[in-house]
Amino acid sequence: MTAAITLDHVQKGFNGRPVLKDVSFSIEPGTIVGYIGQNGAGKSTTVKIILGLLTQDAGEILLQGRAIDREDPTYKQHIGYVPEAADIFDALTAREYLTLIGQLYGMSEQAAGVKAQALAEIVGLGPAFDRRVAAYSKGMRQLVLIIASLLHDPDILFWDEPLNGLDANSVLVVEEILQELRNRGKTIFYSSHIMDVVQKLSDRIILLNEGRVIADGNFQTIAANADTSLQQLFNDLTGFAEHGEKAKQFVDIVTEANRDD
Ligand SMILES: Nc1ncnc2c1ncn2[C@@H]1O[C@H](COP(=O)(O)OP(=O)(O)OP(=O)(O)O)[C@@H](O)[C@H]1O
Repeated sequence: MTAAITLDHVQKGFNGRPVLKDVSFSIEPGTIVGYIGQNGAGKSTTVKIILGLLTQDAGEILLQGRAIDREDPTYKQHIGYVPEAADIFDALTAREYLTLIGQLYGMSEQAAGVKAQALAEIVGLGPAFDRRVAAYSKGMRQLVLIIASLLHDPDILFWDEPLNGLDANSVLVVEEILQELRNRGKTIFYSSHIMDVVQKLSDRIILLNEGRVIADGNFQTIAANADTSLQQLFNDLTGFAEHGEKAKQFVDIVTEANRDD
């Protein structure tokens, strides 16, 4: 079976500082992959390189077995993307925004509008559909972005913190949507800092640390023993054992008398 996403020895640095030192993995279609790592590890950078928004310094990327041709953006028809920062046009209503996105993916205005509205109603955005996005809450914006990433029925989804700002009910619905998409053969590559969600949802977990993949597999495979949680494993593998001490130092400074008193 042709892999959905392949990265082969990808490297990327900024201003001479390496961020991705050597990243390789190959992902089968129909897989939910949780891509995790500390703040600044390079998760968003990886996704932006795969999407062609950044260029790698070295290494190769294949989507559905084909190298990305930046001159020919038709590969983007197969990709859906939820960015980390919700960059949506506040002046537009959800209907206008989603219709525009659908048209950018080659759908007719009519088809995009009908599909977007049907999806919006299911996730509870129906009453707000003709309101400007400027008046939306954080979670409502996130739902708009999720719909925008799916309108053209892509094969591969890249979701950066997809549950950002969602309430507990919406989290459950979106988790189920992810699994349903996977069951229909879609590949979902997402990053999240919510370790219990990643542990529960992912068929495969890839942990990026200091520019390299240091763990890759399903949770049972990468867990050192059956009693550990992904949170604990993450702390162990990234060499972090001082959260209590850091918190204490932080609050000591918050609560100490001002030095110039
Ligand atoms: N355009 C850029 N120019 C310079 N440095 C950048 C640029 N984009 C990212 N970086 C740096 O690359 C590193 C990785 O950033 P990236 O956003 O990929 O991390 P991340 O793993 O997604 O982090 P987070 O979990 O905080 O979202 C960081 O040190 C960041 O400052």
